[in-house]
Amino acid sequence: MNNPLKTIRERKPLIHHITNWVTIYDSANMTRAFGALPVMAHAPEECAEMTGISSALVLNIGTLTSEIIDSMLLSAATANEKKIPVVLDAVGVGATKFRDEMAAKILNSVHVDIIKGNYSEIAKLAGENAETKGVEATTISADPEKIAKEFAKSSSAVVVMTGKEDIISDGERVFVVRNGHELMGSIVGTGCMVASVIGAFAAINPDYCEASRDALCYFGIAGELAAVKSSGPGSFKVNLYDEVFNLSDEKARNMMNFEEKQAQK
Ligand SMILES: Nc1ncnc2c1ncn2[C@@H]1O[C@H](COP(=O)(O)OP(=O)(O)OP(=O)(O)O)[C@@H](O)[C@H]1O
Ligand SMILES: Cc1ncsc1CCO
Repeated sequence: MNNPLKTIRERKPLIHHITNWVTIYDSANMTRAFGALPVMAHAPEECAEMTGISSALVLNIGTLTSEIIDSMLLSAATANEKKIPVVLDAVGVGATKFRDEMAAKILNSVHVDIIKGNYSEIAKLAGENAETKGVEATTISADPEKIAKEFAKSSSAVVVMTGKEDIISDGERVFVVRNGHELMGSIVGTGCMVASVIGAFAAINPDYCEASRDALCYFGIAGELAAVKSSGPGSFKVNLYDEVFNLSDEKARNMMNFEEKQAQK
């Protein structure tokens, strides 16, 4: 898709989030800064109805409870029925048994279009031996590109692994995105924001692999531009919103830094 940001700003897709209480505000504002519209609705009494009027569903298991899982399943079932893209942010998978089991329950009960997490979250979800330190990634021993590609194939989803380099695969294509700045790892919530941004790009581009790649590039570019103006995490966070708000497709096109890896059968 040629001008994804312009398209988001024109269409203003509604992005329904069922997410965590730590970064809920960041996810809402980052969605808005990109030009999409956020809504957070968790109650089982209304969540499916809200999904039904949305253009993407973002599920984030950061502060999980059993009731929230029920709502996620209800909403995702509606999204599947109406062909609305579902993004799962596997926050903290690899830290506790409950998270591992609940993430597996979601993946076994409904179709998730885009599975997103940091390296250790995705490695654990893909069946590798990996641990997550709370919500923070730890080093994994397996090859992340191989994990992303194989897990994408076995789950019929686009898999997104975030970190210094982001890896995106649909089981055939593998993209490595090198946009971004280390300050993005110094504030809580950039990972959750990425899930919202992916939701916004997937809402307007049915090629979810390309949409995820573009989301990671654009968000990373805003991070690079914000870092130049910042003296630490506080100013960086403020500048990040401003750079997203002031971003254009033209500016982003000149700064996109990604590689498509050769498909290996
Ligand atoms: N060292 C780095 N260099 C460049 N970009 C980075 C770096 N660390 C993180 N990022 C970017 O920050 C965003 C969030 O990725 P990260 O892997 O830190 O998420 P996370 O661990 O899920 O975050 P959180 O749990 O705090 O929300 C991604 O867009 C990623 O590309
Ligand atoms: C710190 C934290 N704990 C649960 S969710 C969350 C937000 C970042 O993923």
